[in-house]
Amino acid sequence: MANTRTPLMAGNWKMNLDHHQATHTVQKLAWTLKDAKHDYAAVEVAVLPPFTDLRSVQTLVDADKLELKYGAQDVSAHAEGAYTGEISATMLAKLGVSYVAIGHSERRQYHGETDALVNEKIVAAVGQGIAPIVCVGEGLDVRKAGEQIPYTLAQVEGALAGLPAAQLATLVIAYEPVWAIGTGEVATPEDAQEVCGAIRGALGDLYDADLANATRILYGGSVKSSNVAAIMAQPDVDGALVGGASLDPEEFARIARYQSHATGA
Ligand SMILES: O=C[C@H](O)COP(=O)(O)O
Repeated sequence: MANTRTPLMAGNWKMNLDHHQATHTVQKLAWTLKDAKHDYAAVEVAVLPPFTDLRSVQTLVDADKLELKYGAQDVSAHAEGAYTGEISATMLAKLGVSYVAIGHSERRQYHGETDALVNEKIVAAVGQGIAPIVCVGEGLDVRKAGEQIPYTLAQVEGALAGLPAAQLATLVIAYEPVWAIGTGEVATPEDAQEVCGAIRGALGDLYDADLANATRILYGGSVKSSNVAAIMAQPDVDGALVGGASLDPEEFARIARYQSHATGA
């Protein structure tokens, strides 16, 4: 089946850059991509700033009619009410967000997020028309035991449990081996392909070939402009979820422009 998936480069800023810095960073990113005549229809580019930056980013994107997308790093599973500190999918939708990262390993590790909670958050996001970027991936102990595929597929199955294909039309999955996040230890392109391919196979088993073929699977973990082209050359890798390197707008633009590195153009 032909691959019609549009690559997605998503920059997860994590808890970095206040709303003033966000404005500067988005402007610099947009100008750099404009100078390079970036074709957003060929490679989609998104930033995932902290919640407090979203209104500033929305204002800039709307005012300058930028093709850049933006999203959030988390969403509440609850619709509204007495949930101190939570941000609902409805609130995010009002800010025009296109994406939300769900179940990032830092949420799982520091905030006790489970596959069941990830599942509820996916339902909340898609209910408001926001595409979930569902994060999965194994830690170093699991990798050393060679259990990365069963471990990661169990996370995928847990996250999607009970969800019909009709709710998953915008699903994005990000495979992020925890041992490669922020460490400089990038997985080899073959490591990334092995697990991303297994995830696509599992989507085919859980649903059907159409959903598996349409779902974008990103790789995340120490992606930089120097390694992105080799990772993107893998058949089941459809983009990257970039942490640290996305804080530098010129470096993130180079990552988004990986095709020009690959061709030398
Ligand atoms: O969400 C992004 C990932 O955690 C990767 O972060 P990193 O590029 O800093 O390794």
